[in-house]
Amino acid sequence: MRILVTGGAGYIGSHTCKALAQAGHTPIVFDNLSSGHADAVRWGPLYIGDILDPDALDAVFANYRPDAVLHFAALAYVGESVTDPSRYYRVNITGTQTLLDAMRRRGVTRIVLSSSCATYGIPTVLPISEDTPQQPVNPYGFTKLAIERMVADYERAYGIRWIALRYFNAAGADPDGELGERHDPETHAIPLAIGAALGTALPFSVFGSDYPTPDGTAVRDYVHVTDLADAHMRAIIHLDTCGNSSAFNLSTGHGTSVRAVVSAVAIATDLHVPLLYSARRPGDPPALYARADRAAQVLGWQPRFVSIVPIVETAVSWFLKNGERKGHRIGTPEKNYVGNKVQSLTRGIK
Ligand SMILES: O=c1ccn([C@@H]2O[C@H](COP(=O)(O)OP(=O)(O)O[C@H]3O[C@H](CO)[C@H](O)[C@H](O)[C@H]3O)[C@@H](O)[C@H]2O)c(=O)[nH]1
Repeated sequence: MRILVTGGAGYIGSHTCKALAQAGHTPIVFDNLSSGHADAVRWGPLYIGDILDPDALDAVFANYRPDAVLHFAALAYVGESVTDPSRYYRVNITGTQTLLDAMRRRGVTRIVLSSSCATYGIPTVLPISEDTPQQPVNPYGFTKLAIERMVADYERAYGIRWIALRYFNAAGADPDGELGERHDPETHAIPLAIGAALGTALPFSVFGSDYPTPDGTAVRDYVHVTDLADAHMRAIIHLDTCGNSSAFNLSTGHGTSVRAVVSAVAIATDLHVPLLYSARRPGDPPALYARADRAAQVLGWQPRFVSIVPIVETAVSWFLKNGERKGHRIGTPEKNYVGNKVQSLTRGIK
């Protein structure tokens, strides 16, 4: 199949393009490179365009005649969505609608969408299932819920079939070392903790140690990016074989605390992770982890990575291999900042 991949120069999109190409499909990347990287597009053509631009979308559909669409292009910082909701509503909701309307004009009827655990808000029951009420607590989560509703309406009215994949915390890097996580600015826990250990970033700030969780730090479900890529492949095949439209959690079922992430980084790097304890980050739920039974039953999907250390190890390999070349200076352990407020794992964390 020829698959149009919006946001294919980004973190999850690029890993998925590699998986598509390895399975014999042709990924056609459509990306405005606002946060993606042209050098991550290696498995098919790159068309530089914006999902808010109907002419650019018409051109890429006309030139490449894709059979289906994988839609990753979006803004995805929860905190930024609170301070600048306008951009989130425009890019995520209007952008998705512009894309769906372009599909209608070209008669393309299959789409796999990136949704999020953020659509659940703060769940009262854990683990989350797809039937858990979706009550987002920030604009980002609301935009993802809105696009799930939008595709369902487009299916009823226009026959566009869809799969919404609700990612939990995407993590890790291509085990072959060809791709990894490169955000600017970087806000995610694992790359920041690795940077702190390697001395390329400030000490790692633990956002909140007074949560009602076993060790007091927030719990998330970290799912490996290559497992997410595999789920997209399965979703496309499901739609191609006339499977029903549906939403699926993509998660491991395991909750991992921020402390456990820091421990995993210390193990994977064999370095101390300098720490600071700070206040909770506004909008962060205490715990999010989920069952992915529906993806197992319907798509036959099982994550290959289920524990945090091997996930972090792939990310560390990527950082060590690519830090210099990508402009992130790899420091030495001796250069790690050690100040009064900084604690390291070997001194124990409280
Ligand atoms: O410097 C940091 C960064 C993060 N955290 C903590 O680590 C956990 C994970 O944080 P990330 O920033 O790595 O990930 P998020 O859970 O905030 O974000 C993920 O889930 C969001 C939905 O909730 C969006 O989908 C987003 O794109 C996706 O990366 C959170 O408890 C956070 O408070 C820290 O303690 N210190």
